[in-house]
Amino acid sequence: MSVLQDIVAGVREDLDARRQAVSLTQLQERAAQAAPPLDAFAALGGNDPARPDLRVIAEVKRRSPSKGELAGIADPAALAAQYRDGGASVISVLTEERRFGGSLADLDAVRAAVDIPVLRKDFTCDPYMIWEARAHGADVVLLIVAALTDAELAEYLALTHQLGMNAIVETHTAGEVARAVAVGARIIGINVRNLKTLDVDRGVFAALAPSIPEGPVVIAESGVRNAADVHHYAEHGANAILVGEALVTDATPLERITEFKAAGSAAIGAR
Ligand SMILES: O=C(O)c1ccccc1NCC(=O)[C@H](O)[C@H](O)COP(=O)(O)O
Repeated sequence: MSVLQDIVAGVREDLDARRQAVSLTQLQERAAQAAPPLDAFAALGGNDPARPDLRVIAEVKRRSPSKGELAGIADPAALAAQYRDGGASVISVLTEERRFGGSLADLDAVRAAVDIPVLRKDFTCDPYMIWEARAHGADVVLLIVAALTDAELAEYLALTHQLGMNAIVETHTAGEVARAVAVGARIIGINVRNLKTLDVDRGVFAALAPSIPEGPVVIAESGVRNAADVHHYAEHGANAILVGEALVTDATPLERITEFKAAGSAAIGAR
């Protein structure tokens, strides 16, 4: 069993428990009462054909299967506020509990703290999780192509759009990029971390990004350590980066985001 399959198996078990506590109908009622979703596609510069500057999706990430404990985040809301003040366009909240130590409580806290789009970052494997994201005020969900059939991907993306939300459709291979494009993804992530082996290969972004046609916002996910990595992703076509570890382990995440935005925007200007 790959790491990804193992994680998804745990997510399904936890999901069954939550479904016993809160029915889909109850979730749908809560989703109807939530504030309307914010437009993450626009926040990531999707409506500007020029896309001249690099956007940052800053992640609240407590633990990871590859690195173990990353940061004792006492106050996810305060961290998210720092991210926003540094110029992040979207806040990502990892809600998976077993391997990442996240929770829907973290999502609630961040949602209440910031007025920019919030991504519920999880291993979406059932429509229930998309309703759950909306009921908790998220604007964006993650759809990992490697974890879904084509039929599931199409169904989940359609539901996401029906709820007025956006999805980051995450890929790691040429075949997955082709599937993301074919399903009509408006935001495509290329994760340089192989979720089956946990290997990080930054070259994956440069290899795959050219195969994405004009239109979708293109995000480089994972492996950002410094401004040079950001420059590398941006010069090879990234409109945005998704950063977790480098921010949660930095004493001054606000300054780090400012630095990453400047490095990426300079690289875009020089393309
Ligand atoms: O981070 C992991 O170890 C991991 C393992 C298995 C599945 C997913 C994993 N991470 C999810 C992510 O994609 C990252 O949290 C995100 O891209 C940020 O990555 P980083 O900046 O390298 O922390």
